[in-house]
Amino acid sequence: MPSHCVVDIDTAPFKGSIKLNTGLFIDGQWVDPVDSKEMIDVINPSTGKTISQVSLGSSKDVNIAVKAAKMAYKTSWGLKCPGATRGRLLTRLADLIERDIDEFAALEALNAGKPFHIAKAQDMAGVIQWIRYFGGWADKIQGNTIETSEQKLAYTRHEPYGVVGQIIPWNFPMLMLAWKVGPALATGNCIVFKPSEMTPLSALKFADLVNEAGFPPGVVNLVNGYGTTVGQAISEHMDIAKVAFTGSTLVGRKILEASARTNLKVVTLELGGKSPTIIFDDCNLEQTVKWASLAMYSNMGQACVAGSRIFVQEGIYPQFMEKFTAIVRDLGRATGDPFSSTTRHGPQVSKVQFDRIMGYIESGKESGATVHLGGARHGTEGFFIQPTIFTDCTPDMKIVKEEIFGPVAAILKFKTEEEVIEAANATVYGLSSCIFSENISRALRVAHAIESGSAFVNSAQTVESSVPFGGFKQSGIGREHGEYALATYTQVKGVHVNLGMMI
Ligand SMILES: NC(=O)C1=CN([C@@H]2O[C@H](COP(=O)(O)OP(=O)(O)OC[C@H]3O[C@@H](n4cnc5c(N)ncnc54)[C@H](O)[C@@H]3O)[C@@H](O)[C@H]2O)C=CC1
Ligand code: BAL
Repeated sequence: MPSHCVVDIDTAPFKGSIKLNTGLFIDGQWVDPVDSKEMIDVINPSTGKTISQVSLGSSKDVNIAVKAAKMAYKTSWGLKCPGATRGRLLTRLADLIERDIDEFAALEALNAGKPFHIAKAQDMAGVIQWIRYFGGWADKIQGNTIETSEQKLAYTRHEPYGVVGQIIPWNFPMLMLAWKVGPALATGNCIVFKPSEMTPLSALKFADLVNEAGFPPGVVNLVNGYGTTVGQAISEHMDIAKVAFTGSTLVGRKILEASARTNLKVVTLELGGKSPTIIFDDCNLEQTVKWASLAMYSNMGQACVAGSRIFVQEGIYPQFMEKFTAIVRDLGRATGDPFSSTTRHGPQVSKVQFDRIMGYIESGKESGATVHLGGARHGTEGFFIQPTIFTDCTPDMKIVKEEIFGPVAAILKFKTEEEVIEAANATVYGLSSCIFSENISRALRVAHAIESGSAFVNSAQTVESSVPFGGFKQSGIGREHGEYALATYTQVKGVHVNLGMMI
């Protein structure tokens, strides 16, 4: 029998034992990797200690999973399965996730360090919403008829790709999975997905619910493993027609290269960011400081949309700094055990990420920026970092140019609208932006001028399942969410029907 583990959690918001299969989920069954007994330790970032171990797959396991997915696509899914049935299954899956929401939130808290109440109210609520939303689309995938001549009927069909690969990151293990699985299944594709090797636990539970919901075997397959083995095998596979990836720009490039080297599979990428938060003198300051803090520090700064360059107009700078500092100091006081109801700031996901962020903090200090708040680890165990604010930042500093992916804000002062637009756009990234001004004409003018795939006016990070999300510039290719996501999981066929043309 393939391996499994029992995760015991005894905390105020969650008490219980969660049984997880720790093998690979292929063709509707839990199996061991074909030729490796190697396991990977799954770490609790709050303590640095091992929670359990999961199996490590290889390219051979990816091959088996793709075969199962191809067979399912031909026999029981894709064009063989009515959209209404796909929608019903997705809706049932969402219901099951909702039934087990506490278990999922507990696994996200334990394995990813998210505060339990936030994992439940935001991450998992989002997962359920996204899967339901795409369940609703499944029987509404439509083409068009196109006027040509009386003697011809021309129309389009939006057909699935067949087998798609999905490579999931660790910052939102379940939410990023839902963003990808929802539209892929709604449009009739079969999936081979790889969770992050750092945060696989919630995905293991998810796979069990796929079976319980009644999806035909092979429609959803999970292969745990490292990026350089399983991730690369997915990217290079000749029978995978599309890959969706969220993660670093470095790996995004590798996936594109793998596609170019192999079968020219379609690649959608959701990559890094260095998003600007722009605060004008005429903002609603009380609201703005709260949104700016959320934009920067939610999920411990481990968000691709993190508003990590905060541009403040000079007239409001002192008042902004006073209130913003107070809010971030409060967040610092709410740092700690993800299972405590008062915690709002947990650990970074791993020792590697912790070290990387501390390296950026050192670089900020060395380059002449001032640590206005934080700037050090929190506590003595686990991977906690204090919410940090740097002032006296200049555009050439690494902390201003590079994605830190941690709780580290760089504050920059500006004078004019023209100046801030130019400075905000001076980055290779273009994922998101936040603009704060009570002058709506100005706010919209700036939102339109910033080179980013999303712009939030007087708010931050309020993504919606129905509104497209993705990057300009080096922040990505393609869009997730809404009808735009359906387009990235279907290929359009033009059908020409002769109604009387003679030759
Ligand atoms: N856009 C986002 O939401 C995310 C951005 N990042 C950025 O990336 C930085 C580094 O984090 P990492 O964990 O190293 O990210 P990563 O890009 O290496 O990891 C993301 C996923 O890609 C997989 N992967 C790694 N190498 C691969 C390869 N050669 N082929 C296919 N898949 C591969 C990983 O196993 C994981 O599932 C972070 O500091 C952050 O700046 C990381 C995670 C999410
Ligand atoms: N990667 C999409 C969600 C986020 O990181 O903000």
